[in-house]
Amino acid sequence: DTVPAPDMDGVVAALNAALAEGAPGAMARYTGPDGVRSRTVGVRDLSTGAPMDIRARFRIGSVSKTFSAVVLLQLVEEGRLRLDDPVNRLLPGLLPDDRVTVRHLLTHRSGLADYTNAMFEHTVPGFEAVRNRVFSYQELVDLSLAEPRTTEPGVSYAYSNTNFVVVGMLIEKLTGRPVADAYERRIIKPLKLRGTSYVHPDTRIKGLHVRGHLHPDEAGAPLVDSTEQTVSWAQSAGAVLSTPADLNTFMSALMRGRLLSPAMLDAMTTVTPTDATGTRSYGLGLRRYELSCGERVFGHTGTVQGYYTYAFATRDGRRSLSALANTSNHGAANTALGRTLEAAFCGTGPA
Ligand SMILES: CC1(C)S[C@@H]2[C@H](NC(=O)CCCC[C@H](NC(=O)C[NH3+])C(=O)[O-])C(=O)N2[C@H]1C(=O)[O-]
Repeated sequence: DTVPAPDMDGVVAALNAALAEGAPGAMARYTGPDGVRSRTVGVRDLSTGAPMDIRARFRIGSVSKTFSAVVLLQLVEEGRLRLDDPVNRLLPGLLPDDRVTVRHLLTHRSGLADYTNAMFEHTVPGFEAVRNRVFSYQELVDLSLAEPRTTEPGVSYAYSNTNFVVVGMLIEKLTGRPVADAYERRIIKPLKLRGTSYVHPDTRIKGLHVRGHLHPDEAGAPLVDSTEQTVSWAQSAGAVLSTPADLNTFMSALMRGRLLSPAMLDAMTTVTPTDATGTRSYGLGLRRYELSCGERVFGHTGTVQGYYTYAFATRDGRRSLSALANTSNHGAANTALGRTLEAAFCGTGPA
């Protein structure tokens, strides 16, 4: 069956709108039945003026949560744990509430507070205070538990990085290995994601990469180069490095059933609305966006200092789009970048 051709003029317009909102550069890669289309605008490095490059690696932020969810769901399929197991049965004594389950973590319904709200209340000082720090998972969980729960377990959706820090703890407890090994063995190698890696706590992005440029809170203040950081404040919730091509491969392979069984993929893509309009929903470590043309795309977004990312695919995996702007803490740039989804998946403009 035919699919609408991507409106690549619309994609470029969205990328340019992100630049107009202060991103030094932006790029998008569309993969569909009739091939790949890439567009880049602006620069990947503000200081050298090096142009944005579709091959370049960058920090994907919370798109990492979908990598972590895939690994944990594979462990569920292998019988190592069950979605409705209490977390405390697997990690005795970790949480103050035995009712919090693995499913609550993956659906952001655990009630565990997100420690990054306080950590990054003041954007640049908060970032500078942690950019070279190495946290243990336990330290991050302790930061969360120092704050009140946001909901009774299972009652409502409240996005929290803490959930996917605990997912990382579960992966390491069950496999006896660092999460890096699980990403490598279960996702990166099988899918040949040559531009994807998990290097925590190394602060460098090796090879051709995009530099991140963080907007300070003070209007008009110069951008802060935020490229080098440990991302130890996020780890399994946000520290993966990747490229547009690899993210399209990953999200398409996921939707095509190459990583999870059909039943588990159905569970992962079974969503509950997260906004009043019902166009934004969340499943198991996976967002679903319902676009104006009725197309429903699955994937994740990412916000890490200096980098906005969108990585989505259609449910059949036949079409995917990844988009990156190398700034953050500037919502208008993020909203502009997000318009690449409508152009790519609904557009009927010139292909
Ligand atoms: C839910 C989100 C948006 S936040 C969550 C995670 N990113 C973070 O938790 C980092 C938050 C601070 C980032 C920083 N902002 C500030 O410091 C503001 N004071 C900036 O913009 O660079 C990620 O990635 N997720 C996004 C997601 O899933 O889309």
